[in-house]
Amino acid sequence: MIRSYRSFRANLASAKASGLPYVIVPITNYQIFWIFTGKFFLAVLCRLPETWTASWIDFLKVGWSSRLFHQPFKNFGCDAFLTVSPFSNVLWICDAAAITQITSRTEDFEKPSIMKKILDIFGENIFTSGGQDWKRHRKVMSPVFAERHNYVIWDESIRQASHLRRYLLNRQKSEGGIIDDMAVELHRLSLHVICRTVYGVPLYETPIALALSPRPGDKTLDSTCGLRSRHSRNAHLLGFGNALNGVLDNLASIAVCSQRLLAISPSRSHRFAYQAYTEFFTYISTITRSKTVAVAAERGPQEMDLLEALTSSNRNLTDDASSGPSRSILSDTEITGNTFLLIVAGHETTAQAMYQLLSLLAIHPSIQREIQKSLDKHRRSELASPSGDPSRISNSASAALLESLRLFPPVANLPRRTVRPQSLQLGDGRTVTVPADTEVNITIGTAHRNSNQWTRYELDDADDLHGFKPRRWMRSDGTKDNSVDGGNFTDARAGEHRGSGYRKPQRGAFLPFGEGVRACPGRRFANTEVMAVLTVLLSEHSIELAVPELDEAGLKALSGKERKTAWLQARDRAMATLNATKGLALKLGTEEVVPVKLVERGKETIYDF
Ligand code: HEM
Repeated sequence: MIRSYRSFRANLASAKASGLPYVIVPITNYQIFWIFTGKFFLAVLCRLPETWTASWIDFLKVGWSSRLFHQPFKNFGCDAFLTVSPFSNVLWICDAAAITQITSRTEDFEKPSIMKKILDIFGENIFTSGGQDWKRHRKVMSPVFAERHNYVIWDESIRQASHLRRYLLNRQKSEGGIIDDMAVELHRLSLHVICRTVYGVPLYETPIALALSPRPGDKTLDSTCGLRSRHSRNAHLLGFGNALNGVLDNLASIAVCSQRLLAISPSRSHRFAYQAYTEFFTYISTITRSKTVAVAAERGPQEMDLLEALTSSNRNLTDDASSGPSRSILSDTEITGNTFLLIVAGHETTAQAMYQLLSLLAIHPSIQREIQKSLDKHRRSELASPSGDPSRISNSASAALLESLRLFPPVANLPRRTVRPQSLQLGDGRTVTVPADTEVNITIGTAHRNSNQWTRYELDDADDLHGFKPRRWMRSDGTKDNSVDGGNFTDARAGEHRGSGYRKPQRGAFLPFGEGVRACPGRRFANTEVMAVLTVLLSEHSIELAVPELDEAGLKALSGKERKTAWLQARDRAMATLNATKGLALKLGTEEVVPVKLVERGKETIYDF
């Protein structure tokens, strides 16, 4: 108690000295204790009189920045503020100038250790390492994200999207026409694509078969996986897909509890987590070993999976830092760690981006039609074999994806932490000092809707930063704009937007893929997958918002005015659903999702009112 009080006094003193506005809260969201029990305590705190809690309770809620956007910052009169508690101070920031400093000063603003714990379970990797180690990982990983591997991603995405389309159309026929779990289906698709492209292992031929949340004790083997017999001599109780899903669903407990504890825990789900972890580890270590042989056979880059590309790059590059005989830069465990990281970093983010974009297109049929026309134009040429830059496929589709990522960034916050006090210059010219041991949270969604930084991109008086306006990324006459300032699209690693002529916000104002040297290297991967899925789903069909009143029977009974009202109400509901979405829960199917249906092109029932 006394220690907590002393620590609170010290945190408060450093907050006062920082020059930043601050608010006192009872706990920080980063406490392990809070991560596991926060829901319960929050419910208790919410019962306290509002006058006691109004100034701080929101900041304890997961994802507050994606709900309240810029409002709290406006209230503080500053695009950065601190929450002060006995445990630590947290900096919340959406100031573009300061964000750029934070993302470029990687040693001053480190990644927090909790992320390392969760994402290191199969070995250290590019995401969790820092300093010289990160440079080693980066050196080997960079070729994996090269353009030449686009074909594998494209082919698998087209294949999976074609399965998904067939499956959805069949389901619509038998289940009365509404798809109310598009997010779950896209998560499955994305997991299939990433598994096939990273490990060369097809999970299942169709998404129908994959149970995303296997029950503890589930002994069903993936009959179509084929991995067991080909790659592993060990007996497995779980198939590759179920082991992977078991790990993904139990990441937090695997990271936090020791494996011995999980193995003997009385909880069935803990024992299942242990089983999934050990089996998946055996699978990927075996595959990794087998790839060294495959690489020796010198497959062309267009057929290589990413693990083959990784082992090949690890063999061909040598460790400059080593004074002895040349040796591989990454150990087998690090290779395994990196492949698992690709799965974690790449599938949910991309699935969420797809779900949000498709939902927005259902809500905005005229924009969808524009995209369909532009996809039609390119279909025969670039679409057959992508040139490596999928954003060239369709300007309007790329602009829609950018706008969708602006409104709903799949990664809501970038977490960092300070070890020593750090000075930052805010956009308004003020210099502030972030105290030592501060948890830093870059609120991406807020930066994307911060009117201080985006006003010059508004298209007209009616436009606002909460609306879906892909055209804000193009010049108002619809042509490309190459005279824009250097924004983060020109990031040397992201590359694909260099010179492509989309409007570029100032640095730090648009960062769905992060910014600076630690920005996402999988951006091209995600773009390719999204474009492939759009191409397949929207080529012969349109995606429509499902409005029961406007189905075939309902249409006849309604007057024009009533139709319009029903559609506008459904559109508002759908937008509210998207705004309320809490990322990860989508995969579990526990969140409300936007209901849609696939309708043959030319037979759409929704009109633009
Ligand atoms: C729409 C999809 C995606 C989004 C929104 C996204 C977002 C991000 C963000 C914001 C970061 C930076 C995190 C930080 O600075 O703390 C990041 C890093 C990373 N992403 Fe992605 N990502 C996506 C897809 C992918 C894919 C498909 C892959 C791989 C196949 C991938 C691999 C990585 C890796 C390896 C890093 C770590 C880079 C480093 O620390 O040097 N991402 N991603």
